[in-house]
Amino acid sequence: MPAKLSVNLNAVALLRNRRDLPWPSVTHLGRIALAAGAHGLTVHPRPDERHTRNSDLPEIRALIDDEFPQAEFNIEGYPTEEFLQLVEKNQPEQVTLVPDDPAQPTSDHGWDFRKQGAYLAPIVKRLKKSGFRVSLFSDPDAEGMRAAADTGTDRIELYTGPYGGCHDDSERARKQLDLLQKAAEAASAAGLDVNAGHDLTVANLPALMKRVPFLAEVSIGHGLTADALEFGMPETVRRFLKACGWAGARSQM
Ligand SMILES: CC(=O)[C@@H](O)[C@H](O)COP(=O)(O)O
Ligand SMILES: NCC(=O)COP(=O)(O)O
Repeated sequence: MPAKLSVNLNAVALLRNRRDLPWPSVTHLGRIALAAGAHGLTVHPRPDERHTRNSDLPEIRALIDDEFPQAEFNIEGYPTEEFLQLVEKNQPEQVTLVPDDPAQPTSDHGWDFRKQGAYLAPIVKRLKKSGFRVSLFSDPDAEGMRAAADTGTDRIELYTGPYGGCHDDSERARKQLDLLQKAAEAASAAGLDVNAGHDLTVANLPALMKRVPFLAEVSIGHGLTADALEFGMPETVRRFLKACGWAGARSQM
């Protein structure tokens, strides 16, 4: 089965936050994405709420529960106590822990599992006890995957930012794909399922899918929102599903 597509709504929220007005509606754009066949919605709330606001989360939870019960809600973020309580309040299907500092403009690296595994293990345990699938944001470092599995996580999410940054350089992109493939294979050998995300596009997804055909999920926001401005959200979701390998216009949930 091709990778499932989770649409990250942070960029829609960023646009909404330019004015003290409720549009574009984050929840409604999420509804359009799910109606077009996306498998889930992702948000990455940050402490300053510059992207999704904490108040968006119950609305997205209700949207999925009421209208798209087979879809998944993925909440990403740095595991402060405040974040963990936000997650527990909004009951996502998946939590992705990301080592981003509040001052960082965006996520730009994964966890160092050998150094931070002992810190992560009790957090992973707490989240799994509440019934959430846990995924840990990860650099494409094959050597670190055994230590990642030792945290008790279900999945890792491969950070694909450096791959996305090679859009104009196919030789560098090939080297990044080598790293991503090796890390994904090592994670899988360690018993982990593998997600991927950051700066994925219709153009760069097919080569990634070819190298890592067992990817479970991709979460995509920036490139997908840029395309939605050009093609509209439903057509954009269909284009990304096709790039993931889903035949025809719609995915099967
Ligand atoms: C973990 C990850 O790569 C995404 O959540 C990303 O951080 C979203 O980025 P923005 O919030 O900067 O759109
Ligand atoms: N987990 C990655 C994600 O949700 C989206 O990142 P981007 O496509 O906005 O770079």
